[in-house]
Amino acid sequence: MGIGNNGLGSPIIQVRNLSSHYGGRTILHEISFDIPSGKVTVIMGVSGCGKSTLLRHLIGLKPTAPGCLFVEGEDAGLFRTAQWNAYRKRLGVLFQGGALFSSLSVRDNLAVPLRVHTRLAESTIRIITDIKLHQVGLTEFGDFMPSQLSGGMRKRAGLARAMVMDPEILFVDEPSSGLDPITAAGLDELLVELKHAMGMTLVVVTHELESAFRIADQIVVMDAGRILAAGTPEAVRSCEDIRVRQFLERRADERAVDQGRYEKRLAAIGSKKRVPPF
Ligand SMILES: Nc1ncnc2c1ncn2[C@@H]1O[C@H](COP(=O)(O)OP(=O)(O)OP(=O)(O)O)[C@@H](O)[C@H]1O
Repeated sequence: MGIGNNGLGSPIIQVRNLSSHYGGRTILHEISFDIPSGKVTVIMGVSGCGKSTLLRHLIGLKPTAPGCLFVEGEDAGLFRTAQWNAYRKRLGVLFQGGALFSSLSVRDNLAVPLRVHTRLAESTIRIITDIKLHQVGLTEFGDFMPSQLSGGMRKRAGLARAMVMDPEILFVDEPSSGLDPITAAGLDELLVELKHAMGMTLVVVTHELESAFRIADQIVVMDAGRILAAGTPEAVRSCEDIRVRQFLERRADERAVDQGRYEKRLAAIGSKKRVPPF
């Protein structure tokens, strides 16, 4: 499958022949793809295929060899500390758990990056946090503690905090994890709205096929540390590579199983009655 520009516009990040190791074990095998500017790139693949490891390279948490990662054409493998710091200031990251500070109100959670990285007056911080809370639909919840929020609201609050410094590139790890399908779909919509409203580049790591096709401009399918396919959702959907087909269809099969039928089957297997088909 075509790797490179894919007609999605100019890349803000380019990954070239990136390999990654933990001890003697190779986790990523010479992977290459582009992250187009102002678009949503979704990185997907089964558990353990190396998505989080790739994310760690992209955000500079794991060192990258020269010639393997380029930010606007600059070789990140040659970045000095000051350049990494400058790059990280352009990023927002929403980790899987949302990672809100439980002892701080939602508003104070949002204020943390502003208090740490800027010298803004408290009155300005208040205005910025109010805008971000509004953007994620939590206007009324600034004074709540994280424990008083639902899972979906906590994700939204985490998202607001990840965006509070107006990042150019937002990395989101498993946005749907732990959410019911309706809440997950709402969060997907919010991500797409934010991309349009703020012109951000989004990189989303997910297992969720449905979510990936809902939000992606580009999908990168990984398997065992390699890229099986990278392209528009349409290109990935029509990809004939057998492993891509297996990945897409196995997930589709899982979704197609009706819960009631599944439970009846389980009961029948247990009672030795005739087992109904799915
Ligand atoms: N710190 C580490 N030390 C050693 N091995 C690691 C470490 N982190 C991850 N691995 C291994 O690297 C491989 C890829 O892990 P990674 O977390 O990148 O996969 P993933 O696709 O993000 O999985 P998941 O979807 O379950 O989060 C796995 O076999 C994992 O056991």
